[in-house]
Amino acid sequence: MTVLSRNPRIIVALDYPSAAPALDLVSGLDPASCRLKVGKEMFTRLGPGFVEKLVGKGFDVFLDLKFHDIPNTVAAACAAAADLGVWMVNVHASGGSKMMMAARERLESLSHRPLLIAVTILTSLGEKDIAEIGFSGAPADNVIRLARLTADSGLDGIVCSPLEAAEVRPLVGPEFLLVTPGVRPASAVQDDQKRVMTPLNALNNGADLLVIGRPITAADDPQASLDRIQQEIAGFCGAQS
Ligand SMILES: O=c1ccn([C@@H]2O[C@H](COP(=O)(O)O)[C@@H](O)[C@H]2O)c(=O)[nH]1
Repeated sequence: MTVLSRNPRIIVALDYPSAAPALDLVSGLDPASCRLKVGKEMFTRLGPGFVEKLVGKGFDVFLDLKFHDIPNTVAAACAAAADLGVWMVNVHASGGSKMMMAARERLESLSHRPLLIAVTILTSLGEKDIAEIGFSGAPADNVIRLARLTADSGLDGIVCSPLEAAEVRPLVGPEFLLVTPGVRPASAVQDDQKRVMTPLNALNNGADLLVIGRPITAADDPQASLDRIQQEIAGFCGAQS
């Protein structure tokens, strides 16, 4: 585990329409026990200052803006993200190897280099959805293809469903990060996610990091919901450390 210590395993997706409920949840969290993700909703509403505030509180922040553009534009956007002090940034693997390599090379030239990962196939998409946009085969086949492209481009890992983790792992080695949204406790609703697993099954299947949003943020008691998930995976994390 040279890229990072895989603990804490949970990345809380802060998908809120305003800062107040997010900061309320964050005020009860310990940077040693979970990481945070800021995505398109909060970044668009609140901007870089919100990200810097979370970084300033000592959290590892995954800036999930999924850049997908020409290589020069994506490389510059990744450098701008690095300037915010974030721990991890991402791009879409379907932007191609030239785009991914440009982003990696640009980050490598900086003194603070966040981890760089690529989204393979969104966890909200099933086989029919990907056929509609011209991808043939099962989601897993496409995840594997894009995981190989991402690894060959020198990135640190991918975003995929935990369902694909076991198949991808032997192809990319132990250091390559498998970051998995599409995580649902057994009692939770699936929402718009199609390729899901429970937190413990996700880790057992080879996921490194679990991105979890609504099962925590939409709960009546978000902190209690996070605590329950931490308890569910505690045995696995203890066995790994
Ligand atoms: O394939 C992907 C890539 C990113 N996401 C993001 O993860 C969270 C998941 O939130 P839930 O509420 O747990 O469904 C969300 O911010 C997505 O933008 C993803 O779900 N799938």
